Amino acid sequence: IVHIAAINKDRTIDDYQRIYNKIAEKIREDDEYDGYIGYGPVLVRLGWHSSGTYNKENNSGGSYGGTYRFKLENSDPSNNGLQNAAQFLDPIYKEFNWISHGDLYTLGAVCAIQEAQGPKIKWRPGRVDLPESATPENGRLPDAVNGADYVRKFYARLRMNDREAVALTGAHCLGRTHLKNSGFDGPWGAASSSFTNEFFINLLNEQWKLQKNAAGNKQYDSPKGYMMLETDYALIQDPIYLKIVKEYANNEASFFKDFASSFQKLLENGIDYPKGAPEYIFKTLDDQDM
Ligand code: HEM
Ligand SMILES: NC(=O)CCn1cnc2ccccc21
Repeated sequence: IVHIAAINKDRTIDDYQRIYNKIAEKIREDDEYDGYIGYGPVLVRLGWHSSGTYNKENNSGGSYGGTYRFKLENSDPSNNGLQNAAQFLDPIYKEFNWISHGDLYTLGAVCAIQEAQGPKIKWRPGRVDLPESATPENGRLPDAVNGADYVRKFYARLRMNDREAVALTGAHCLGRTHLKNSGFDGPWGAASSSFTNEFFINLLNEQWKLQKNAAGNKQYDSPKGYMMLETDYALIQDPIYLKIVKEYANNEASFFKDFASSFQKLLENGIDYPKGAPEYIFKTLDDQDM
């Protein structure tokens, strides 16, 4: 399967910065969502899940076709809760319906990370809406109850190496787990809406106890009320991952640099960009004194 980015010469960075600003202003405005965590984290998860269906074996899935908009994909149990992100983006799509769904889902995630004081993420437009028939089957997104071998194998399908896998998991500094969405219980207190290397610091510094939660699923809990999934905890069980976790816990700049490149790669998996395709770095609202 080949997906070639469609370059729309009529659209400039100003057009996309306008959409970015609309999303960023709405994140600021709708601040009460999920106990005042806000919409940032769930927008990041939508961008990641719309990209995480990619399979390098046949270049299928991924963000290009915007197939999350179809029932088969948005009703995948792995996507429980992402309806909130889709509803958040609905009015923005109505106002700017010249953008493709794939570009909107990924732009929303880039905006959410940057507005959470995370790194600048390079973003390239050109995804084209594909028909419902192009929707990937359920089951391509990762399960949380697994160890390091599973994590390594899963990320390999997305063409991610060990550093990229650890860096990407660092996005779990944002938001929380919700029993009703995934069957994992998240702490109200520890959930954050700022993008930092805290996930790695917590992993190393907290005492973790494997317990069954109210839904009977295993997760790691700490005395401070933090939690980790088994796939999170795997990053300090595996000696190779552990070394990278320590690096990122001690060097936020290194984490930011690797996250920025890995997240762009995740969002662009499966897409061929023609030579000279435009690549944008959006200004945050703060950068624009807004
Ligand atoms: C082995 C890989 C991964 C597994 C098993 C996993 C699993 C999960 C689970 C179970 C939740 C809770 C969902 C809910 O209950 O609402 C979650 C939340 C989240 N995940 Fe992951 N995840 C993985 C990788 C990633 C990656 C690569 C990113 C982004 C780069 C990411 C970003 C997020 C964010 C931001 C949230 C919070 C969402 C919210 O607060 O609504 N995750 N993840
Ligand atoms: N600070 C916390 O205990 C929550 C951090 N955290 C750990 N694993 C996660 C998975 C998803 C969202 C937040 C997560």
